[in-house]
Amino acid sequence: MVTARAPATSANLGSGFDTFGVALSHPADTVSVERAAETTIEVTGAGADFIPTDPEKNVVGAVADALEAPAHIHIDKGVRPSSGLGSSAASAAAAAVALNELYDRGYGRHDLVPVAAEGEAVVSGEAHADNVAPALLGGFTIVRSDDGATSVETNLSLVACLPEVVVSTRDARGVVPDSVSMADHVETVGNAATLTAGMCRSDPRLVGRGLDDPVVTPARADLITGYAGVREAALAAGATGVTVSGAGPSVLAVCEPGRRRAIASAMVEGFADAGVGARAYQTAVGDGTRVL
Ligand SMILES: Nc1ncnc2c1ncn2[C@@H]1O[C@H](COP(=O)(O)OP(=O)(O)O)[C@@H](O)[C@H]1O
Ligand SMILES: N[C@@H](CCOP(=O)(O)O)C(=O)O
Repeated sequence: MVTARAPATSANLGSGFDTFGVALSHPADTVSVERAAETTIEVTGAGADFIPTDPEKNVVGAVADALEAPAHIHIDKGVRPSSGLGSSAASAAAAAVALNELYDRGYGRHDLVPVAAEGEAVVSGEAHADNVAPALLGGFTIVRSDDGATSVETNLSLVACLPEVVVSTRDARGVVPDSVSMADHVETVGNAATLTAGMCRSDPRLVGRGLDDPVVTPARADLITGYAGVREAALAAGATGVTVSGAGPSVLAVCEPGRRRAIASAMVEGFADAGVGARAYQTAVGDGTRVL
């Protein structure tokens, strides 16, 4: 048996739609695999009742197919599904690493990015890699359709606040505008470049400024009850920037070390003011998938 732990991730980071992502130090999924004649799946943990065990419908089934590595796969969910925290990607990344080792396939981490992305296609309709890349590689990652993924180590404090509402990635992709104005394009490039410089310098002020996004985030914020109040509360508590995590409903705040506790409380209270229960993870940019 081989067991791997893969972290939650936060994709987009505002200005990097379908491009940027970070690995979170926690929460995480744990996946154990054993050789079998055909793939079977068992799921326990957070939101397990909402996750299919049919290999055609679970991301790990697609990963096992892509690696030609049939197995009994046990997924212990630490990352709630439809959270905006890369729940499906955590399972896909952990399964890719564990099956690669179980069957001695010899793929490197970068080779496994498109393999794990095949799993994402099962749930969102597209093999987007902005969650599986940071889940596999760790740190801050940039994915390009023609060029794989680039990863940068960074040291950054984060709060991810998960409300008790569900936003499916598939639905949230439906509200993304088809086109952008030149003014919004110029602003987005400036923000994305600022964010990248901030990641390279582990500078929460630059990263926070670079989270701003005039295009995708405003459209998606409407899907998250209480978003505007939660954002204001986090900024008032010291966050250097706030955005929707992935496709939502989680909200991500960047901050200086030492501010996480106050920001986490403010965000949970912000959701409570809108009548929505929530929990906050005081977390940080962390490592990628590891074999346990
Ligand atoms: N192993 C898995 N882990 C989590 N969700 C899965 C898995 N396999 C299939 N799914 C389905 O994927 C959807 C959640 O994925 P997604 O919307 O990408 O979540 P997140 O926003 O946390 O990344 C749910 O419909 C869930 O049933
Ligand atoms: N780029 C994708 C990221 C989805 O992330 P998830 O964690 O919500 O699955 C998108 O924005 O659709």
